[in-house]
Amino acid sequence: MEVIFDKKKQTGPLIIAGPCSVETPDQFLNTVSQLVDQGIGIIRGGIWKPRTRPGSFEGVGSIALPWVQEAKQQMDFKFATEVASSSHVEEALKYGVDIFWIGARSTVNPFTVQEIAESLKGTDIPVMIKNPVNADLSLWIGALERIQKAGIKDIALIHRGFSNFRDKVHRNSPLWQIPIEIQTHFPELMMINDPSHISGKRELVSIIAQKALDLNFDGLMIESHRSPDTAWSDAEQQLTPQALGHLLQKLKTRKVRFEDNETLHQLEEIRMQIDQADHDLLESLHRRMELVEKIGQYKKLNNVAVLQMERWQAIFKSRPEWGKELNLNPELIRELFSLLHQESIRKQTEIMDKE
Ligand SMILES: O=C(O)C(=O)C[C@]1(C(=O)O)C=C[C@@H](O)C=C1
Repeated sequence: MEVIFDKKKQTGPLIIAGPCSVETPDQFLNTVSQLVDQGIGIIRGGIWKPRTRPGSFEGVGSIALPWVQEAKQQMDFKFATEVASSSHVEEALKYGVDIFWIGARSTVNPFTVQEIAESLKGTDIPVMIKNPVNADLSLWIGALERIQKAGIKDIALIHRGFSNFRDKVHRNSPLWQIPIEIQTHFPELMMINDPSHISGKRELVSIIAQKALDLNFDGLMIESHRSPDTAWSDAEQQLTPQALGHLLQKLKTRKVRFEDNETLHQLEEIRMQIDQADHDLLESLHRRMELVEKIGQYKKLNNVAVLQMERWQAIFKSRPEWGKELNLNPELIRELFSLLHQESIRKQTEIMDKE
């Protein structure tokens, strides 16, 4: 079987687009034909839709599989859908679905992922694994490992954002540091961004998509429907195929690295200066920790409590102000000093508790 998620062979971002849900034969056929005209080769479409609240549209189910099969006889595209159980896997395989994805509500549940993994054994179908709904890197890694253990090799990860309580901007908070971190563990896997689910509204899709490309993501999965406002699910975040085409044209792709020798040389110089600056920073930290230890000894000798609230409050107020004068983000300085203070307390408690 042709490998879909081959990072080494990829020249530009891999684009996957299609309706949130397959609704009717006509809606699917019409949307797909417009997308294929826009040059889209991989179509997404939900058939089974696990929804947060009951009563919302939960997908038309297996009756959509023959519609997809028929559309594939008329047009050249690969079809991807979400599977959430072994029966979904079996049925979708029977109808020649080309790519599966495991949704964010399944990735959180090792039982579900294991059930899907078992039913994938012996197949070589490409699988995409969405991040879990909650910001838990190990659950995402765990799901990936279960699918890998089932013998699946053609795998990509999808960043669709994380549930949140009060993020007013996004439907799902992007927390970009999480997809970046998982890539440090699995650099060979393609990372696909889903700006539709992160933004929740069509006006924001291009901004998130551009940010993903700026961060060197390998692909985008974007929801597109022939008439988004009448869509049976996710109406606010879908784009018409034309709007999608326009968005893709406007996106700027970035090069992975510098190519020009002169710039490369300058980059090397600056990176050496950064190495030196980091070294100085670590030496300052070392000096700070030695002083903290010294105070720890005095506290032990004089039987004084580790936490000194007044002093800590003064530090917590003054350091962001000092930072601001140096053009440093006060939020960064607050976080940094919070971490440093935790470490001081840990170290001094260790000194106190030592016999
Ligand atoms: O000033 C102290 O008493 C310290 O031990 C140093 C320090 C710090 O890290 O700066 C550590 C713990 C205290 O709560 C306050 C400040």
